[in-house]
Amino acid sequence: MSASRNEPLNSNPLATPLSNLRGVGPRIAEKLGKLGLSDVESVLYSLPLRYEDRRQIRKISQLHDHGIQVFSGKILAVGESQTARRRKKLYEVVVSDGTGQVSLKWFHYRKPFMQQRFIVGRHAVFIGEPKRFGAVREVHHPDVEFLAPNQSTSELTVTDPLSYGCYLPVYHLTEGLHQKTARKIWREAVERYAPLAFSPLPDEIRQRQGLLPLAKALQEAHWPSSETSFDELEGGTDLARRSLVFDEFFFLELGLALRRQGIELEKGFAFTVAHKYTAPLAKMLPYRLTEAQRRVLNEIKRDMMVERPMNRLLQGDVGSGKTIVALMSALIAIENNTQVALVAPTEILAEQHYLQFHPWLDKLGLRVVYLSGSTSVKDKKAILHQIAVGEVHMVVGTHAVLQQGVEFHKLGLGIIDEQHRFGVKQRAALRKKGKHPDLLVMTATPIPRSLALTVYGDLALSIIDELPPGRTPVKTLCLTDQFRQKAYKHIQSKIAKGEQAYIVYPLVEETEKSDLLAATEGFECLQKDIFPDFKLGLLHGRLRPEEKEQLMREFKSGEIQLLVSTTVIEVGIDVPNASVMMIEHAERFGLAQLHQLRGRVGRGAAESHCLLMRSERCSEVGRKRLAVMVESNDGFRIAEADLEIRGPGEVLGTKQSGMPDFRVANLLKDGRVLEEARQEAFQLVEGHKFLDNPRYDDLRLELKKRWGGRLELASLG
Ligand SMILES: Nc1ncnc2c1ncn2[C@@H]1O[C@H](COP(=O)(O)OP(=O)(O)OP(=O)(O)O)[C@@H](O)[C@H]1O
Repeated sequence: MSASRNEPLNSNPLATPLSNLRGVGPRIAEKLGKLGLSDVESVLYSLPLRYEDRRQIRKISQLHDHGIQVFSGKILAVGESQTARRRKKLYEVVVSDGTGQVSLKWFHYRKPFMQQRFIVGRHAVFIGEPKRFGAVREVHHPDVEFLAPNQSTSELTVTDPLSYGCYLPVYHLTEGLHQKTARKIWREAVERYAPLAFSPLPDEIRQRQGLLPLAKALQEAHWPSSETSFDELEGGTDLARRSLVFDEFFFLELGLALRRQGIELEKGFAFTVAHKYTAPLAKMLPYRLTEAQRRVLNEIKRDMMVERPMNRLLQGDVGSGKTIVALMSALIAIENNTQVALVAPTEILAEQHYLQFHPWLDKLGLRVVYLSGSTSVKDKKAILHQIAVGEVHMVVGTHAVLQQGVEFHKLGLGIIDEQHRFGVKQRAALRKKGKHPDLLVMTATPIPRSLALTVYGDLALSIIDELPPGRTPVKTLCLTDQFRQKAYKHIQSKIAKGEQAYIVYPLVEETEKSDLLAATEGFECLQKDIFPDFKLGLLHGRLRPEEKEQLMREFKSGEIQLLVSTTVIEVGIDVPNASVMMIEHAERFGLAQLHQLRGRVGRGAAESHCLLMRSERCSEVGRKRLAVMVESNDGFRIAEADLEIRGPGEVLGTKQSGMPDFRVANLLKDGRVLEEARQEAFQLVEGHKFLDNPRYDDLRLELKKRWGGRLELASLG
């Protein structure tokens, strides 16, 4: 086994400063720092961007015109000359290996330096891209490795890992750091430190999956052995990389498996389903549940009926009707004399859920309260008391519900309307509010499977894959200013027909103030100059909760015809009569966010439009992203595109989700390895409760080191 077995288990021999590498002084260390590299371990895990195939040293007669090649030869002639047409100076060196001749040319050079290096009769290895010009083969600005004075090319059998005879890594650089220097640094890191790398991934799994030990994988990932095929290297599917990716995914999935096991082994509530409240609620609804809603509700019911606490993710595209499923689940918990908490990411959304549930629960004789950061101290005190003594059946609120001091009499079900804003910590906090309550997490934007398996990998999954009937897909147009007046006319005609509209402003700069300013100015101008005959409302994050509530009520009732808003309406607002949304500076939004926003329209029977206004100067990438929105209404397609364009950290908001970007793995490319690693990890945990066997001490320790804090792994101690 590796060298680290002799070290104390918690010491990491790779976490050593960059200055321990030969050739890395303060200047180079600073450059490496710019690449995000802070210690030797980070250097080792920063894999090459690509590889140059310099395995074969060719005869000059075998050279071709496609790509970088390596050849050797003896210098026959040297000297300055001029280019034929432009009469620019150049330095020329003619070499031969007995099978042919090549002319090497430099157009930027220092003559004394060239004279000193290139001496007739010397042997060297040359690396460059040969091109044929008539009968002559030329190579411009080749790399040159001189052989020892007494060594001739015929004796050339050795390889030089920094220049030829092997695959050569090409690293990501920064200004002032050259490829050659980079290779030297990485080579030193790989030679001295990679052998110390150790992963306690069980041998039987490594063998079953045909993986390399970590040390070997790191070595191979930087300097692949000559047998590896170039196609695999280019495609990133080679064994070394796969081994590293597997290792990375395995520990995450192991953590998720342990967390799931930890919850499954708890003794929760075994509810009975008596339909005491759910049946009357179903009668009150103006619609029948869709097939998908019923299926998902049954999955939830099954979970709730067993003693093992539910730990389920409810996923569904915008407007698919998750809320009613959540409320039905809540009623089951209430029927069983327990309380329910529903936590939403913003006040507006929490309020909306509260306002929606209130009349129904009232009719059922049940008490629901609203709790947020802006609940007054006096009200809060009374509410907290009522929750604690069990007078309240359901609490709807923001993260204020998770804070200390909120004590439940008997919490049976926690629901988090997550919308990508909460993370594992919040889920754990909600769970701690009761004695092993059931947990239902709702998320609106569909997430690609690979992300779901990581971020929500410990949850069982229910998907509402059907929209309520009668919806017409939203038509999306991307417009520049030149069509602005037309767009306004369209909105006017919609409102004149009795429908409603939104106009949304983005965060202009990273401050709420300017955000508000743009919306305020826009609002005044729209009311005065564009829509003087209609009633407009302005909604933004700085309004007091009562003001927001009032505004939303007026919009819902149709009194306000056009709602001008900052992005606070992004999540969950549900006004089916609204049929057009105009989004200013649409290029500044993320795709998932745009999809969420657009989901506010198209919720009723009227044909709906989403008008994405973009500036003329919008970048190419921006245009591409908006094109995805125009083409597709499918949340999954949009989520994939978002992941591709912005990367997982951004898509999820790394901070909130607790998920870092992976060091080597790529969620888009490595989905298969993820599934394999997940299967192995879950299987291992299934067979060994909490990995309690001392045989797995290393594994537990490593897991704690990598993921313990972020995954809230209580079972690791
Ligand atoms: N089965 C159904 N038939 C008809 N309308 C429905 C049905 N289920 C829900 N609705 C209505 O569809 C609209 C969207 O439902 P809901 O707000 O629950 O969606 P959601 O999945 O939470 O979406 P979002 O993520 O956008 O908030 C609401 O107006 C709701 O009343």
